[in-house]
Amino acid sequence: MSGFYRLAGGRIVDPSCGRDEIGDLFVAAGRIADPASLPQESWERIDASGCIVAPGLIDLHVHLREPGDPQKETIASGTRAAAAGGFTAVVAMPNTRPPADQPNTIGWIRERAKEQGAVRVYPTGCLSEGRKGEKLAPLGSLRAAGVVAFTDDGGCIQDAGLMRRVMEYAAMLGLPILEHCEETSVSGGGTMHEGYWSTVLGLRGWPSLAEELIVSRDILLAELTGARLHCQHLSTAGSVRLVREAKRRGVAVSAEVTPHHLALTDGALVDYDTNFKMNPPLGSEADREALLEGIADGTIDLIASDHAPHCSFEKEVEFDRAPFGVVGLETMLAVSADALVKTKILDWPALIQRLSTVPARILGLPGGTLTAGAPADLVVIDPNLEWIVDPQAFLSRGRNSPFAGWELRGRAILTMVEGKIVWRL
Ligand SMILES: NC(=O)N[C@@H](CC(=O)O)C(=O)O
Repeated sequence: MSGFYRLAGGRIVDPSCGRDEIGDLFVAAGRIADPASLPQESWERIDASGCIVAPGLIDLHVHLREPGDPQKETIASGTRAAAAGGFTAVVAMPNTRPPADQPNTIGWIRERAKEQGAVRVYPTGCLSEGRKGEKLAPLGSLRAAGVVAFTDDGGCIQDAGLMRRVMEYAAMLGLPILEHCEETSVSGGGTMHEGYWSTVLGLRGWPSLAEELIVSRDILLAELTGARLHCQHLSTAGSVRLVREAKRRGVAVSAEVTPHHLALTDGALVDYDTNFKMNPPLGSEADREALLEGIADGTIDLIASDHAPHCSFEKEVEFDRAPFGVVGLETMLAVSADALVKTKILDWPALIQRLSTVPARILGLPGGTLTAGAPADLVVIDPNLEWIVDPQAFLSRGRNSPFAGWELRGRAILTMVEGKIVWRL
């Protein structure tokens, strides 16, 4: 019978209920099933021995580039890359052309995702009209059109008074704000982290202060307004400290970190390779250690890719002129395992929790669980599979990976969305 699967003999890891055992997982008619409900011969057997069977990964930070820039990525190519990376859902950033600041654009994205998406796509809506940071976007209509959060990602509202209003509305509408924390009068013109390496390389520095000023401002505003604040791609030790203190005080704040900020530092820019240029920039070793500590103690809730594809011709220019951004969907799982599991900072169940169960909870999305009756959004991971990153082999249109040539361990070998196989290695 088609659509009835028995994932046999894998290590079933379900952080939503603390399950971690070798066994068989059953999928019927798009849902995690109870095996007692059907006779044995009905199930198509998929061998999962030596593998981890987990809830599908959920990425809260992805640039799918549609509408507007299909030469960089499309909803079709980006979601196929996501499926290959083990993701069953992605949250799409609104810095498209036009920006996702009107309900009809959200409608277009949702329609397109339904037709062409390999995985679930959850759109976000802008905080400000055109992401210009001047006027409120129509937040109520955007919510009605189906956005899961508000963000001006790629940009940041500089005006604290406007940000206060935005937070008041977001709190009233019950949706979180995903904040790209950057004070542009401080970061202005910087292309890499301000420190030893920016001096050595002669590149204009981007001080940590640019991020930390907005993290602290927004924590105060969230406290004042009761809005739910999620700080995107934290990159500095100071930001980790600020979020840690705010959580201790009970402020409704959560945070993410990217795999590249966990694995790399500004020293990687020594060859002026623009595949290491992203926003926020790679920090110092002290920053990286603080981010690892932040993940370990739960200050940083989850890992998100900030998958930001650009065309090769755009990246193959002088460092100052290249756009910010790197791809990450197809390397996130293995790079995170390299930075966190190999180093024994997290074990596999804890890593899966930060890649699936926690992101689902933070945005209130379906998924992140393997309990019977839940939609069969799952991933089979071979934690021992060794592979070499070859950007030319990516399903993403973007080749701008800082991990080209890396020897990694661990890979999604099968991804299923609502019981349908969307990726098989
Ligand atoms: N994260 C990035 O380096 N780039 C993002 C937007 C941005 O945050 O600048 C992009 O859309 O390319």
